Amino acid sequence: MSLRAAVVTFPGSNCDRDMAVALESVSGEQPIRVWHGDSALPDRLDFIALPGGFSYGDYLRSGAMAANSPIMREVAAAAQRGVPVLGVCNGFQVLTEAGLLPGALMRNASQHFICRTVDLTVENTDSLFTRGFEPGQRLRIPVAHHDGNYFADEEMLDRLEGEGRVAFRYVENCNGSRRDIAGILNETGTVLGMMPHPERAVDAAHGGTDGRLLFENAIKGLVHA
Ligand SMILES: NC(=O)CC[C@H](N)C(=O)O
Repeated sequence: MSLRAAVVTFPGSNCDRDMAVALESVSGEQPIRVWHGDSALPDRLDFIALPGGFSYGDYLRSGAMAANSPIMREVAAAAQRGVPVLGVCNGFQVLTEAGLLPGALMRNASQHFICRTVDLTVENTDSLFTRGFEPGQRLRIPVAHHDGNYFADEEMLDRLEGEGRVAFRYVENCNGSRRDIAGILNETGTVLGMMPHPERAVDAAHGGTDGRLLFENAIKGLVHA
């Protein structure tokens, strides 16, 4: 069984190693590390991860500059072909800025950086990433961000909910996100953006392993002989 995964690193990413370790610990395979300036992705990829951090120092807007980096053209093309993409925290910000997911991540309503473990509910149980969960299942996963306040207009929010594309909600809204949204899917359910960090909850030593479930879900459907 093998999984060909890539972890994209931008200048200022700081969760790329954690993401690579999480993927390796669940799949048994070391992911390929890809740099923001690369103009091609490795071939035959099964999975692409955009990690958290402060790409390009969060200048302009979080994720805005990374969204225009050479590798993101390739990530967009791969997503279009159906390659699963997971964007966590800054990765979620990059996905919205790149137009691969709708809406935007604005400054937290409190204006403060938030770093703590939060409770989530699983809202979608049909996608590659979420199909192993029970509807409404509670997960405890850390957040660490200053721009996690999910915004989309009412029409888009209704559409996301109507199409079952809200993946996770906060039990207690920690950042002002519209409709308590913590993570959303694209139309085909193959691109997931989420503010909480599942890669920080894959080992009991982290204080919990709820993040591991997400990687196990996703990877179960992707490994091949
Ligand atoms: N942990 C992260 O990915 C931080 C994301 C982003 N730079 C923010 O603070 O909002």
